[in-house]
Amino acid sequence: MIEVRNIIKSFDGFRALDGLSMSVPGGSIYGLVGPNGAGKSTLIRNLTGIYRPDSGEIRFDGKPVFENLAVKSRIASIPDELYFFLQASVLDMMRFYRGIYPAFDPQRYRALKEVFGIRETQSIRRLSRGMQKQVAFWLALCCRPDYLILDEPVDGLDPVMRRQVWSLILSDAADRGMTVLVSSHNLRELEDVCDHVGILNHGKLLLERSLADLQGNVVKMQVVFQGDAPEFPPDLEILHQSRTGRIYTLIIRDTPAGATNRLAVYAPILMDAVPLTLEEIFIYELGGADYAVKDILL
Ligand SMILES: Nc1ncnc2c1ncn2[C@@H]1O[C@H](COP(=O)(O)OP(=O)(O)OP(=O)(O)O)[C@@H](O)[C@H]1O
Repeated sequence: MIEVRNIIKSFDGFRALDGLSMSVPGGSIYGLVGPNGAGKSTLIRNLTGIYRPDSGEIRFDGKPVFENLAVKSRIASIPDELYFFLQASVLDMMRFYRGIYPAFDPQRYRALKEVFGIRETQSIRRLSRGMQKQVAFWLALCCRPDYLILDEPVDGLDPVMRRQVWSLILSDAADRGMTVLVSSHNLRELEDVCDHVGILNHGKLLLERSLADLQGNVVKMQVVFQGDAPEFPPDLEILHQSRTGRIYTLIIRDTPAGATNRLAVYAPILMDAVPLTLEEIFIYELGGADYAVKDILL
């Protein structure tokens, strides 16, 4: 589990992280979403022990990460800007990683060579950006980390390689209980893979939820009543209501079964529960007119 309590990180008086708290459950795949400049990379640099927060605490399974080799050797990270030693080949970098990660798995290295199909004697800096990213995944996955921290990870990968990489990560997470924290601008990118989502803006976490919580508790109902919509009781939590012709679309905070039961008492002519996308849920959840949530997420 990663616990972040109230961290502040400033650059020349500007607070890139402004009292941020978050909690990443062990074994989860946690998506960190936010617009440009929200603080995602700064947070990740604090989480991987590159930066030390001005104040606040970061703990991995209860232990601080900064200057803590024992904790760091359980974390593999792929930053937004990749770093490889000058003129290093994949093989050179593999030897380096093998030296610093006690759980490094040479068999996996050989198995993944087939998956990525990159020559190991090739100088990494001569590879294309997408291929360099593939090398970063190849090496990170061989480290058998307990924590995998990824900053905009699939940027630059083609769609086939994206799927391939995600499938490797997800099977590692399922087999070994690896915890994954992944940042992205794009909620859609994360929707299929994450089980927890946090939304970051202006150096603060606006909200964090499990997907099960989110998707199980908000539903879109499309309903045709016999006449106009009835007056709904105040305890029926309608987050949004719209009408097209005779069809009412109601976004209700309830389970699909609960909302169906509540509306059934009005004997509608037609009623259907439609799943919401993650983006829709966030928009309705955070909804208020003041919040430029759409700008953050879309
Ligand atoms: N080393 C630094 N020195 C000064 N300011 C910095 C530094 N690193 C980050 N910042 C500032 O902190 C804020 C957050 O930057 P950060 O890179 O963490 O955002 P981000 O969410 O990762 O953005 P993006 O999605 O564009 O990569 C920005 O305003 C940025 O200018």
